[in-house]
Amino acid sequence: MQTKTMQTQSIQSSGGMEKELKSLKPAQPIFIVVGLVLVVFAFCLPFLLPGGRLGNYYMTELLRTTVFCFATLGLTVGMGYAGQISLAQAAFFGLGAYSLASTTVLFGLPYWAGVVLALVIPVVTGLFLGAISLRLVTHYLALVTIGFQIIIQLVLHNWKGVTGGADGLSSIPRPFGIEDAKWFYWFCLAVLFLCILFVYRLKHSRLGRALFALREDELAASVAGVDLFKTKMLAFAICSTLGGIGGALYASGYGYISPDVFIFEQSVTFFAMLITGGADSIIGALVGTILLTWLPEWLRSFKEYYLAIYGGLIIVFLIFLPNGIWGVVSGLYGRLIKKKSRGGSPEKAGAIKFVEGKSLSYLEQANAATPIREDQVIFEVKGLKKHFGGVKAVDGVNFNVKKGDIHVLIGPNGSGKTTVINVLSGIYTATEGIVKYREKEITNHKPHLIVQMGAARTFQNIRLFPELSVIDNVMIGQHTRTKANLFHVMLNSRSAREEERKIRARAEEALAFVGFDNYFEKVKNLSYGQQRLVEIARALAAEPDLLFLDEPAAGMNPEETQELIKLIKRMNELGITMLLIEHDMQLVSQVADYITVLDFGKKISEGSVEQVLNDPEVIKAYLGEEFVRAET
Ligand SMILES: Nc1ncnc2c1ncn2[C@@H]1O[C@H](COP(=O)(O)OP(=O)(O)OP(=O)(O)O)[C@@H](O)[C@H]1O
Repeated sequence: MQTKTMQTQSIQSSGGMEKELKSLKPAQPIFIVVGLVLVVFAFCLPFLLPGGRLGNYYMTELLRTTVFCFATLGLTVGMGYAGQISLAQAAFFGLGAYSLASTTVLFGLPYWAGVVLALVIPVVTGLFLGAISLRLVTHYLALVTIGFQIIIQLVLHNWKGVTGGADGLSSIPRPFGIEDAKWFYWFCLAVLFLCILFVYRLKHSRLGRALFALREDELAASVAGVDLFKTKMLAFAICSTLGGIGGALYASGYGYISPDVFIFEQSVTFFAMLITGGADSIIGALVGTILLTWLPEWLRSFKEYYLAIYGGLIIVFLIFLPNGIWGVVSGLYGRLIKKKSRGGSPEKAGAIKFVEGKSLSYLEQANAATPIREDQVIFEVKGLKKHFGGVKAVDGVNFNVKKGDIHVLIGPNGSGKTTVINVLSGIYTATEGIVKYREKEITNHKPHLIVQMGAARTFQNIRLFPELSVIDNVMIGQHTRTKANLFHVMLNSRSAREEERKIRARAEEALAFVGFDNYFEKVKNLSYGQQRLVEIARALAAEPDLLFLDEPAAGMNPEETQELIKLIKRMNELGITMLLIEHDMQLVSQVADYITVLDFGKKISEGSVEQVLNDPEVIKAYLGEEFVRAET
């Protein structure tokens, strides 16, 4: 008989919630000022350059710097945000350049038709590269992109009918009305400004957070609801598009292109520009591009040594400034701000503190709409097997989880509990068996689809996004509940802004519910217990009706465990069903409605706390006689 009723506490009005909203990032007016000064300075540069032939030379260099900024901006998204290493940016740059040049010079198409192709061809090629390298990470991905770069180089050299071969293509037009060098430079600046605005908006959108989640931890991202395939493709598409735009503008600006510009060395230079400036920052990409474009010019007076000095400086930057120049500047600024706002004593990550009385209005509302039916089964596991070669980690397990229950899986180490949850949450594919969630078969569904249906999880060894702030970590949990797409982000539409406010309000509510308010601290600086809370808050932000908690009390002291018990009960009172793995029998006996016991991958017992704790087979396999004596 289902005895639980949901506590219906007062539901905050959305207006009330909005009033409580705090800003996502501390306002950093100095960066806006720096940005504006740079824009004005860049605009005025043609007037500041020396005249005569030298003026033309500087103008050309200025244009080169500007178009290179597109390529590094693309890498900011692909590598800095999404962590997808690419050593093929010069290839995309070349594809943009040749798409425009070939269509206008060789095939006589209008300029803007060439521009469209210069957008489409790099995107399609980028998506192709993304699709074939989907499962690859770090050096493997880097190797594939190098291979791709070399293929494009060969194509540019040898497909003479379309590329002009080693001679290249000349007389590439500029857009009508802006043929003059100064005007074309300003045109490039305007396009660059729009691209920067887009990349900035992307960073602060649900898509941007998904990219960062992908970079930080793919597995955690997928169980937080991020579709890894779509997100990687998005990263590759944006990276290659921006490279392509830069290439098209380069071709127009110079009027002549040949394959030797779009070579592997140039891809490495783009890579170095990004790393030197700061990989995940827009300003960093710009600073790195400006520095490494002009540095060879400034070092030319050192004659034959200049290349060695140039290379040496890059190595020094990479070794001593791993976050790039802008990483150092913003880090120093951040520390200064922290000191000022906290009277010189930065808040230390300390013991966890739970806050009672807070509610989760969005979950109360959702769950109030679906009242619990008597004995309703929410989750069914039938004949589940998961074998790793000869290891039968799970071997024909059956159990049902009733709606509203706290169902606990116990068993000795290595009995297959985590493997069961990994299969149920989509991380492992089942060797055999059926899993049904709300009467729908979900066996071997991808993790993000299972979260979308309403089943979120936490990990035994906590999997968060360490370089991101607490609030960003939790906001990622809302990914499957929201839908702003690339166009909404680009246009900064009203619906996208409203959705972003909602995401933040819910993330703040989830954090308040678990008793955490240090929003802007990077997760890597938190204590273990605090990270556990943030992980639970991220799962709550996914608006679950079922939670898988894998050993939530692991690493907690007895006081913290008592607080955790209260938290588990409060989540359950919100209507959340739970499937919990736990070794702490104090916790289990205080929260469990039903227990399933595993041993060597098989179910050996199930029932109420009393039934299971008195089952001789469970005592023999898991609890031991000492436990029974201590309990009686
Ligand atoms: N990815 C894997 N590859 C190979 N073997 C695995 C893998 N994951 C788990 N196993 C094996 O499956 C068995 C069950 O492991 P599992 O982690 O599910 O046990 P558990 O009951 O959760 O243990 P614990 O309580 O220590 O967390 C173990 O023998 C383990 O070594």
